[in-house]
Amino acid sequence: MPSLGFLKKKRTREANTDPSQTSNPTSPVTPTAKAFDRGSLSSLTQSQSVASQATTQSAISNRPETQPEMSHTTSTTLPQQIQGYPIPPQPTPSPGTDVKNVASISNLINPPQHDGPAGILGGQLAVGYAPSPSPGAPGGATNPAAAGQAQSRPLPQTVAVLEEFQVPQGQARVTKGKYSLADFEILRTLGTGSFGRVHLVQSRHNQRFYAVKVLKKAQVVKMKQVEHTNDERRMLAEVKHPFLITLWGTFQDARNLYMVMDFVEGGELFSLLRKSGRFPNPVAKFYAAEVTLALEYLHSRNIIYRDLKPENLLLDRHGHLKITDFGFAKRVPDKTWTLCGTPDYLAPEVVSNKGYNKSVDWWSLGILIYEMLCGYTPFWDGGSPMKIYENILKGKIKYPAYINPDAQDLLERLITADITKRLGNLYGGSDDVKNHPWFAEVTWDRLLRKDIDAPYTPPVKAGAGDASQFDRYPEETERYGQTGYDEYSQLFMDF
Ligand SMILES: Nc1ncnc2c1ncn2[C@@H]1O[C@H](COP(=O)(O)OP(=O)(O)OP(=O)(O)O)[C@@H](O)[C@H]1O
Repeated sequence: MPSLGFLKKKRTREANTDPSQTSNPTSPVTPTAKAFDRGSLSSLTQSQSVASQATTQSAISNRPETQPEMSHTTSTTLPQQIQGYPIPPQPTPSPGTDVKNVASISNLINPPQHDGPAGILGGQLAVGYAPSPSPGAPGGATNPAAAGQAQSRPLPQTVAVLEEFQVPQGQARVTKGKYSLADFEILRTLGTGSFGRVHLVQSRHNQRFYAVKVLKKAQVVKMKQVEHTNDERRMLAEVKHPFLITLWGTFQDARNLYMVMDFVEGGELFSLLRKSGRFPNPVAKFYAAEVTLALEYLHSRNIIYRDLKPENLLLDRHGHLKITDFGFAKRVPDKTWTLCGTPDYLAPEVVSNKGYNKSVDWWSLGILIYEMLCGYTPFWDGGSPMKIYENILKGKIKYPAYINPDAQDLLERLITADITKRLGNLYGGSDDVKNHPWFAEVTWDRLLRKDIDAPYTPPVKAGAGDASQFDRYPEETERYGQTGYDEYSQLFMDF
């Protein structure tokens, strides 16, 4: 059992443009890596992320279907839905823990059926889903064959019901030029990252609350993350899904890039997990199932996420997940070689600098499920990131006796080095994961509709800019909105 040190600290990630330096467990620490506070090799106690190169995709823009004013938070205040749920023994007592707030999930996994045999989604299910081709795939955006793997296997039902969440491929929301700094009052910091921070903001027009990620251009350039940052904007503008963060707009000034997103009020799953120690089997299953749907959606659009971890999973006011931080998301129809992610979560083919595909996300899902069930990641042992890499390559995992047998079976199939055997990467694709016995009780279409109550409802005042679930950070001292010469103006044309 890892020491408490593991449990407390957030993992950040790291970028390094030279894959050979970061992929080799015995690589020396580079000055670049040290300077990069997504987690320098020297300062991390547990893990960091690594990133190397990214290919640039051409920008794709279109009108958004909905304006933020129309679709953002409502003022409805939800009743707290906290009924107490037995939490397994914690690795260590955690003062101030609110584990009792983890709600009953008696009907969570197997909710009562209150509609007809076809279910609430019968109509949409019949519609079917024709995967759109990737604009980046050979054959171009109008060639269905370009969708690759997705064509060759049965279409997942939950993708079929996603029609209303689809941003047509080859089209993305217009994010540029819709807003400026003057549209928002900047409030407290919600989180900090490698190049800047995320602020709670309030729209001066509709008084609603949003989150704005502010990235310092100089820092992005210094850390050679220009393409990843442009990819982040592009990928976020292209996706629309219940469990993915919504990007409403982007803008920039001479110093900074700004990304306007929904404010996800419930805080990070990371915080809840650390307070809880570990999650009961059904609670882990609930969050894992929502992540599975999000990955299925991303992969159906040939997007690899590449940075799955509890720190990047936010809870909305109802307790449903929103995946945030698309800093490493990328359209990859086939293989890529970019070394990026967070060490604990890296698949062995990434660590060993081999080409890899979407299946790295299924590996990471396995790590996430393990961490939720155990409270620590399987390859962490208190050592350096290099030690983690060694452990990943060795591939030995200890499964505590309390792990549910079905869960262990799923983990063994996800956290498997041989990608020809890794669940999610086989002929059945994401359906193989969803059809695994551990998920047997999950009604996927209802889950997608958020028609299943979450196990934990964050204690927030909805729609009121309540940031009580987020840690406090020292505030930015530099003034935003500076004008003048912008030496990086050519690098971020899409913002
Ligand atoms: N839409 C949002 N609503 C509420 N909080 C958010 C939102 N987006 C991000 N945050 C908070 O800000 C933190 C940092 O955001 P994010 O991970 O996107 O930044 P980053 O610079 O990419 O970070 P890192 O370098 O650690 O990956 C998140 O962990 C979360 O706590």
